Amino acid sequence: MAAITYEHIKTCKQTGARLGKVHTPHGSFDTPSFMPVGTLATVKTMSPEELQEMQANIILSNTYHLWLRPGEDIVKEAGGLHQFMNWDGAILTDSGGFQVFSLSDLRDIVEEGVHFRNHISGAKLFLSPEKAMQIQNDLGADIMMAFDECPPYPASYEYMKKSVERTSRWAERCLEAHQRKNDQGLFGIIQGGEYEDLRKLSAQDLTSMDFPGYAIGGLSVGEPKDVMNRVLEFTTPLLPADKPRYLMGVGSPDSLVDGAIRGVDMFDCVLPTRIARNGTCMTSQGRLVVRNAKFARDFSPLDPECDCYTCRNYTRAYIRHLVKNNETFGMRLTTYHNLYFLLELMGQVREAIQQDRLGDFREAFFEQYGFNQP
Ligand SMILES: Nc1ccc2nc(N)nc(O)c2c1
Ligand SMILES: [Zn+2]
Repeated sequence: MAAITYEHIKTCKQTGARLGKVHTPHGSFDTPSFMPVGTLATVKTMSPEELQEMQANIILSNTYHLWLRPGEDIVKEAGGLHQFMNWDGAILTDSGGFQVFSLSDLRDIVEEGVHFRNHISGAKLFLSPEKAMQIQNDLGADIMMAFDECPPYPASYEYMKKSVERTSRWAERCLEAHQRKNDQGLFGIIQGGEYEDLRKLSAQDLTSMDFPGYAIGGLSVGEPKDVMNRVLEFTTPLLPADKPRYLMGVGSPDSLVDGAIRGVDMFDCVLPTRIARNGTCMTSQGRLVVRNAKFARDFSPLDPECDCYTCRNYTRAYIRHLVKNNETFGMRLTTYHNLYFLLELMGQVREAIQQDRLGDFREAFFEQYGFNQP
C-alpha cells in the first residue's frame, strides 16, 4: 500500500499558514483540513453518503472504544474499518492513550504501558504501545497514531519531562510493533505541555524516528487559547515542512483559523457533532441555540449564509420543534449543518491562503462570528 505523503502547495505570504494535500491509500484530502470524529465507527447520525456529499474526505475513529466495543477482532473479520462501516474515504485512528487518561478513573502508568479500568464494565485493562499497534493494525486505518501519554493540564516540569521521555520510548516501540512497515501510515505525537524545551526534546526524539506525519498532542486539554497559540508558535517550526502536522482535539472555529495560521494542516474535534446533538449550531453570526423560545416562529434557516442541505430545506422553528422533542431527525439536521459549516470554513481558509490573505480573513471572520479580538 502507498505511504502517507504530504504535498506542499504554497505558504500564505501574510501568515505561516500552508496549503497542501495529504495522499493516503483511500484518497487525498486538501489541507488545512477538519476531520469529523466517528469514535465508534460512525460519525454520529451521519451516513457515509452524507459525509461524502459534504466532502469530508477523512474521518476519525478510536482504538480504545473499538477495542472495548465491538472488539477489533470483529472489525478485522469484517475486512477492516472501511468495510465494516462502508466508508471508502481515509480513516485515522487515535491510539487510545488519550481516552484512557480522559475516561478511566483508575489508571497506573508504568514503563510497560497503562493499567486502567474499562469505563463501561469497570474490568481491569492494560494498554501498551504494542497492544495499541495490534488493535490499530487490525482495524486497518490509513493513518494510525503512536501510543502516548497526554498529561493533564497543568503538569509540573518534572512530571512533564519524565512523561515526554517515556512517550518517546513508547513511540520507538510503536514503530517496532507496526506490522505494515512498508506503508508507514503511523504518526508520531509530540508532547511537552507548555514547556518550550520539552516540546523541542519531544520533537527531536520523534523526528529522528522519521514518521510520515506528526501530531501535536497535549493541547486542547483545558489550557487558555493564548497558551495553545504560544505552544503552536514554537512547536510547528520544529516539525519537518514536508510532512503533515496534526493538532489533536481542536476544535472551535477560532482555534481552527488560529491553528492554520500557525502552520497546522489537520484538525479533529468532537465539538461540532457533540453540541449539535443538544441543538447548538455554529453559524456565520456566531453560536445559535435552536432550542431557544425566540426561534419558535422563526421560519428562516439556521444560517442564512449557509447552502447546506439543512439550511436549504428546513427552518429554525422546525428544527427547534424536533430538538425539543428529542426527534432523531433534529440531531441529524444540526449535525449535518455543523459539520458542513466547519468543512466550509476550512475551504475558505484554504482559499485565503491561496490568495495570501489569511490574516485579513481572520480579522473579518472573528468580527462577524463575534470572537473577542485579542
Ligand atoms: N486534545 C487531545 C486529543 C486527543 C489526543 N490523542 C492523543 N493520542 N494524544 C493527545 O495528546 C491528545 C490530545
Ligand atoms: Zn447549514
